[in-house]
Amino acid sequence: MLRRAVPISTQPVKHSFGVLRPAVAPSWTRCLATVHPSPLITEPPPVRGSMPPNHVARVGRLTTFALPQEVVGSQSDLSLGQRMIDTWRKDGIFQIFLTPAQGAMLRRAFKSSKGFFRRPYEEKAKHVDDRSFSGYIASGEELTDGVADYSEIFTVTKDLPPTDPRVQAKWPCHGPCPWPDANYATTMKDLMTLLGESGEKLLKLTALGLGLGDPNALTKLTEDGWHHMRVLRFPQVDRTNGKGKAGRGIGSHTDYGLLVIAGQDDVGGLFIRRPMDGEKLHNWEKSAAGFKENDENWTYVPPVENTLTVFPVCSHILGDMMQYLTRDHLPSTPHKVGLNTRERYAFAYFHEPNFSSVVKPLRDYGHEASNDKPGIHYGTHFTNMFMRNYPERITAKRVKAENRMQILKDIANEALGPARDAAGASVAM
Ligand SMILES: O=C(O)CCC(=O)C(=O)O
Ligand SMILES: [Fe+2]
Repeated sequence: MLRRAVPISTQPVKHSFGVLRPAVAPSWTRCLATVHPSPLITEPPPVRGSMPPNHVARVGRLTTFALPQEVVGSQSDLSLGQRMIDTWRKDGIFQIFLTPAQGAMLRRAFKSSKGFFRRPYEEKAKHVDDRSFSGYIASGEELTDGVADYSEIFTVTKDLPPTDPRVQAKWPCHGPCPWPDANYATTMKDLMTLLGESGEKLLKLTALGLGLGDPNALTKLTEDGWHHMRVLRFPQVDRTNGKGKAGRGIGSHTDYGLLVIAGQDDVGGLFIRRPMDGEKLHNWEKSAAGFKENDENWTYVPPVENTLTVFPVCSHILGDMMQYLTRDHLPSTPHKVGLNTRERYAFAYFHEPNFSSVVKPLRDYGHEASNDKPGIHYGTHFTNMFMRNYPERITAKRVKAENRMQILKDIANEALGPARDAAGASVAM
């Protein structure tokens, strides 16, 4: 089987500082080279960095795909889509090679990110907005499962001027992005555009791989999508401010939308949980935050270098809406971040449905949506998650002070139509 060509190694190991367990089993390396030559699956590049200390996990060796220039619905698109689905169902994650343009862009973005995070706290802290959740999040400000994360973040959501009708109508989460400077803004927006192109291709391949026939069956959801990105920095494990839990960068969680495209530097810190029997999380109904954070069934995602362009490749995981849409066929991937012996920089780009869209489960993965579930108003799910993660942020306080959740309820009710009282539309407050 093709998808067994690049397995995740199965042996849990306890790591000590700076030691990386060899992740490649020689037997399947041979198998990859001799049995499955394919222009779309390439031998993975060498791993870099080392696993964060005091974490127990398998070391992943991820399947690596190269995306075509364009997805047109050809036989090779179909077979790539099927292999992607197989890999997600087995591993919960895969990698794609960056295009040279993405590689160059990512390198510029890492430089900008470092430049911003190295500024004094007082200066960074000015870049917040009380209408959108865009902007600076200090280390220790974000909560996952009620515990402070050590991640330091600049969040980018849709950058909307005050004149936008949704901002005027006080839709929660809608407002400008408080950029630190024009150069940073251009760099991050350009990066999002490039990652978004991959997101659209991946959704088209996913639609084909699910057997939907029409490559555009899923991209209909992402017209004017609520794509957003987190620019992340993690402190060195012994240089934290003491607000969180030792060694924990971000607690275990799932992300909210369709796809997560993540890029990391050469330090290492990301862990994912492979789909496992009996672990069907429904984060839109009951929080998946903190799920099995401390057990041993995690897979470390080592940074790898793109052998063609000498840049890191991006890893891809699934969000809550993809799980809901596919009736658990493609479960949202739980993941967490550990702190390492060096500070770490990363990007997490979220390819999302339109804020106002109602996501409905696919009927047997066929075109038509089923009527047995009311659907989820994506903007409600997103807002609920951000209200939970940043209860003390000025944005959350303004949402409460101006009762913007009622505005959201009205928007969701209109989008959901007759099914509006169903649980999927509920606004948690
Ligand atoms: O740091 C990473 O690699 C992933 C971060 C993450 O999970 C997130 O921002 O939601
Ligand atoms: Fe995440």
